[in-house]
Amino acid sequence: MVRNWILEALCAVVADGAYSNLYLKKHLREVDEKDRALATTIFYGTLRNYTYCQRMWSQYSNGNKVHKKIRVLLTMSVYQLLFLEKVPAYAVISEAVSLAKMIRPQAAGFVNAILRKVDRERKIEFRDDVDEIATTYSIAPWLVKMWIAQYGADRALAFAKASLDTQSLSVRRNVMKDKPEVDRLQELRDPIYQYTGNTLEADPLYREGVVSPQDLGAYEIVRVLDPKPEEMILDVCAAPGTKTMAIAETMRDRGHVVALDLHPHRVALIQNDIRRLHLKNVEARCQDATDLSGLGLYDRVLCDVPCTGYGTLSRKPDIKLHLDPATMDTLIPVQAAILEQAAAHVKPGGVLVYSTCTLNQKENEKQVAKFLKSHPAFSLDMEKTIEPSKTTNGFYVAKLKKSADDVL
Ligand SMILES: C[S@@+](CC[C@H](N)C(=O)[O-])C[C@H]1O[C@@H](n2cnc3c(N)ncnc32)[C@H](O)[C@@H]1O
Repeated sequence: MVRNWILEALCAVVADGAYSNLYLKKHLREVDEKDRALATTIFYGTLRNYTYCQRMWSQYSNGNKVHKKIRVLLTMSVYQLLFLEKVPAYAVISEAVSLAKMIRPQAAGFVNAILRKVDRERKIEFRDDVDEIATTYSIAPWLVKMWIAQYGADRALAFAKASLDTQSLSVRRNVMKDKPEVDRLQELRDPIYQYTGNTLEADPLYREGVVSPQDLGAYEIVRVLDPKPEEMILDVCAAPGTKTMAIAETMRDRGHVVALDLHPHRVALIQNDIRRLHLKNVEARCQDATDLSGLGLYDRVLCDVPCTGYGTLSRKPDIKLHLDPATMDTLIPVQAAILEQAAAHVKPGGVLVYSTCTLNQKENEKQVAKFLKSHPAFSLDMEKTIEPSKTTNGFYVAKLKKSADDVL
């Protein structure tokens, strides 16, 4: 029964902290092929709208203590009642009651009554504007307030809305391949385009290294870095390697790219892609970027630091479930230490690019401004926020240039 599978999948993410994308990658094959699209829609839709759906039913629970699996069941059932037009309400409620009977028979009547009430009323009384945005888009109120303070009310609302988008998948055409089957793709001037196939990983074009998944905004960061063939490039936080591979292809497998990451299992992901793409100019190594002593000097250094990921909420909706300001407090000093170390390996006249996939000026503009204040050899060439939308995650990128006459 597909809804039982969805319930187990949601419990794994909500209660056990599994990553939504990794869970689906591993377990979606357990679902009948004909039900996979529906299972994915309910799984991601519930995660993206979790707070909203939970608030919708819990306002009628009269303070009753509700078993944790029944809570998830109610939340996913409310998602279906409110967002899935093709599934009739009676079917959603009767499936939920059947599941409740299996999990906790004494809760079946409660589940039935609550879902009927939600289906009739379909409304929430909001306390104020922040509560309305936070609840409607399932974002923590502190993050909504922070976005309003940093970016203004209109952009904060746009960021929150974008967190509910279902994003299309884009791919990067390998500019080095000139096989007949890619002639059509080469007619497209831009190497990045929307993927229209079913499963990218099963696509021969992917397996043969002709195309690779790449977010539009992530590719924009590679354009800002602007690597040239024959150059020496350092990518200090590189895994899984999507930008590294775009850099190496742009360089037409010439020059040299050193790709580092802290975690061995993530370095293995970079190595897998080096093999799939048959690249010779990339070397992947496990190294902590807060200590880069012993490395030489590079023409361009990319610092794509670990961050809070607030620009990726629609693709990784589980981040919404665990939003905690303490996360940024831990990450900000690590980002500063990585930037400091990376800067020491930029040649005089070279380029340093700092990027994140988050929407938080403390990790972005302020981090770069603080760095520039204490590093007079660097100047800001450009910085921009790439706003999240149906076609891209949100990113921040800053390009810094090192003075050519910096004393070594
Ligand atoms: C934003 S992700 C990088 C994404 C990658 N550049 C890409 O485009 O595919 C940040 C990466 O930093 C790595 N990381 C975290 N702390 C690190 C450290 N101290 N040194 C090096 N890498 C680190 C994480 O393992 C993660 O893979």
